[in-house]
Amino acid sequence: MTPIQETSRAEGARPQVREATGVPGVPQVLELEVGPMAHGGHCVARHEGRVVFVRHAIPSEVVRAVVTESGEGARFWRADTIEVLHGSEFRRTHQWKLADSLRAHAAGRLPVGGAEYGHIVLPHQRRLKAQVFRDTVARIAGIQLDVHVTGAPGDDPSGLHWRTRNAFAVTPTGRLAMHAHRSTVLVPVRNMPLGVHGLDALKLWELDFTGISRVDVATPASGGPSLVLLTPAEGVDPSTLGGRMHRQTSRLPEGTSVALTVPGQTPEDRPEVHRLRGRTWTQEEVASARGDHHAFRITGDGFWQVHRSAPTMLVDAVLQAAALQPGQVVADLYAGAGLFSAFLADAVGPEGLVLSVEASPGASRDARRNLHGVTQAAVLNGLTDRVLGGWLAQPEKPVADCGLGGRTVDTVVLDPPRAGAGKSAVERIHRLDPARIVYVSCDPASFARDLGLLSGAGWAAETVQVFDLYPDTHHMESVAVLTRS
Ligand SMILES: C[S@@+](CC[C@H](N)C(=O)[O-])C[C@H]1O[C@@H](n2cnc3c(N)ncnc32)[C@H](O)[C@@H]1O
Repeated sequence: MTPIQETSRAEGARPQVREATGVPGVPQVLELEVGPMAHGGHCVARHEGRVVFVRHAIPSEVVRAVVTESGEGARFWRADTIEVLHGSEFRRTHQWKLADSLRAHAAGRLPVGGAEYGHIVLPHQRRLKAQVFRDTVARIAGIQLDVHVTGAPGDDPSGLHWRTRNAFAVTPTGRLAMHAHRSTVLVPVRNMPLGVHGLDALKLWELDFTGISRVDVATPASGGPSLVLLTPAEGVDPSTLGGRMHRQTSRLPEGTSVALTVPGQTPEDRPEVHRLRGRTWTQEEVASARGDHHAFRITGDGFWQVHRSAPTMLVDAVLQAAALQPGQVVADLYAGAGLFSAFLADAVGPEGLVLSVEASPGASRDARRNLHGVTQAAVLNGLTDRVLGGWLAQPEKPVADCGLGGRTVDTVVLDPPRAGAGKSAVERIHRLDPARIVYVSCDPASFARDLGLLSGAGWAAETVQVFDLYPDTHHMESVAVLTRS
């Protein structure tokens, strides 16, 4: 085992880290010269030839970092910065005490995850995200892209108060908590500074959630009633929770909805959402730069873009990227509750067709409601890959029967989850032979992999925009237009 220095601070503080050395209770501290930021929210450093992924640092800094994951044979170690010996000019005091690695470790606990860029001034967060995006695409796809990162208009320079969707864990004594990064350690919370102000107004930290394992909160950007969704802890009969949770949540501001997720009869059944007060869904309002406006219903914890400005920014970027003409056919893959589909339908008009493909039955139900009366939009519930396979095998099958109705697809819009679309779906999109692909991504690595596959099939990125829709975190969103090279 490599010799590692210990600081007196680490000795005294006894952080709750995983054992780095095999010596129980002895955290180990490295002095590291910090290299570039990598995808995933950590910088790359080296200790005696071994790669160490250091969180809460900034490239060019010299820090002391406590090892949080290691092993003699491990390819790399992970570490948290606990002291800055030579600080970057772009460092600031972390805006959220519980997520601040320096203060957390000094107090003998782990920082909560989810704000790992909070110690970096916002303009530099964006420069680092642009560098990570460029490096990731070059490394995985072998493609050089020149990108810069744009923030959302009106964002607070602190990077706080943007999340309309927040999830919390619950301590065994019923207090709201969050997990430390890559850890089962729960940190009780009394605020969530990344959340929109409406979240604070709920004062959820004052309630007793005994018997609940997870609390999901949707706080609509347009200011409508919030929905608090409670998931019972394992082994707790949901029917024993209703009365107590109803009483507890009576302290919430008037109009707040509360619902309980109830597991289905068999493990294959999807959980049901049971109303305790108010309704089981929230409503979001979105207006595009073109002047179109739509309202969306999202049931339970159904997917909705997290940043309060993300729906509008992404709709505008997708509409611009798709450059649709009236009468055209567009496939909106991974369509969720129909956010893009509604605006794409406006763009193609009544003679056009929007095929809104989504795997989650609940999201597809919402999409059907949200697109009700839009005759040029069809909601197809199913896995993208399978739906594409069906279109390719039987292009004449009626749209009402999940087919293409004999039409050809002019544009594919896809917005997959973090894992990306993958080889099979990408190959099928290529075989569908659209004139243009608009790829919306929340993960540079899976985007780079899919871009590499498409590039091998003759596609090239015409434009790529990167948006900072997750300030104070390492996440980013991109919208790329691909055409045949
Ligand atoms: C990033 S969200 C995008 C949703 C929508 N575009 C929006 O902006 O609101 C990804 C969506 O893909 C859905 N999904 C995940 N895997 C899928 C698959 N294999 N086929 C179709 N949809 C899938 C998820 O349920 C989720 O609604």
